Amino acid sequence: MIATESLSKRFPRVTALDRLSLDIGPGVTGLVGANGAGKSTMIKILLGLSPATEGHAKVLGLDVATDGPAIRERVGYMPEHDCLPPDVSATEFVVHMARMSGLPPAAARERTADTLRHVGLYEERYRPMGGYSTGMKQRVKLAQALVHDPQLVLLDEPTNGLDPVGRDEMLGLIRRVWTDFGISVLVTSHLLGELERTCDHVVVIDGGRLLRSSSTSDFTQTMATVAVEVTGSDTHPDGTAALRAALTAAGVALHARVEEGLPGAGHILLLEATGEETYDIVRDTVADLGLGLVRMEQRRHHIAEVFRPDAAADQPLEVRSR
Ligand SMILES: Nc1ncnc2c1ncn2[C@@H]1O[C@H](COP(=O)(O)OP(=O)(O)OP(=O)(O)O)[C@@H](O)[C@H]1O
Repeated sequence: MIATESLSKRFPRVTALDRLSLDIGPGVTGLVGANGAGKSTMIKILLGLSPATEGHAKVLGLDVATDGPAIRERVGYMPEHDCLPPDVSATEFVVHMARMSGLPPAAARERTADTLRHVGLYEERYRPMGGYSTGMKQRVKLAQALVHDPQLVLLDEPTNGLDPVGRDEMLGLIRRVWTDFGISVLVTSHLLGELERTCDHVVVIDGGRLLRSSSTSDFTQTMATVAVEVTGSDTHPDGTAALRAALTAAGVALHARVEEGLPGAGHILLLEATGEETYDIVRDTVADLGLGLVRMEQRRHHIAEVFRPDAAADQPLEVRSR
């Protein structure tokens, strides 16, 4: 889908991308980096909107230096910043974008209705967008990226400004762009944790340089910390201690430290998941002991962990806690 070779972008005072070589296949790929890491610059180069200073890049086999218009016909783009005209409705806007992409009027209207339904905008789609919430605006931006049925969409920080519920909904929609429609996705974020659940592959950049590019399962296998909280039972009044003993016996790696649960409740155990089977072991062990499972959640990783993998290994408790 995307291949870059020694791709660089140098501004007079800043190197935004520094010899980045990547090979991104079909599916959902996350491009993760702190603010200023070079994510938006990369997207603009891939769309053929901004020339690279050095190196090469191909999108869908097309050269970004010479085939920009052909790339933009086949690729959808969701920009990071608010760019919606306030006085037109979502329907009018998305039809306009579909027409700009070359769809005839009837097809543009039909595709607009389908796409707005897909992103979860119903009656509101006839209202001026100036009155929309951030979540609704993000959905319109996603819809206009999809309306011409592209092979690939580039989504720049689609969860920006959303509350946790809105973020989860947006991530679900993004996942379905691939699973339901077969459209590949490159999505940027500054949070590795949120992309882990959505992406098949994650690319991490820092200061324009490639830090890591690997499948999400590789990330989670090496870096998944899971928090588990249980209630006690008559047989096991200290449920946390009973669970710790049983999980240790089952070979699960537990952190020595525990976190405090809610007032009056027990402690929260932290453990390292090596794969899906760890979750099954925890669930079965809790059931076997007759304890109540209050929570079992994967801890969000901050991008800093990837910047300092050695530190993360040495001090998992500090670096990995939320
Ligand atoms: N047109 C420009 N002129 C000069 N410097 C630029 C320009 N565009 C981007 N930069 C710089 O290049 C670096 C990378 O910027 P970029 O916008 O790609 O980062 P980002 O990872 O997308 O971060 P953010 O999410 O904050 O936009 C930053 O230091 C930025 O200041």
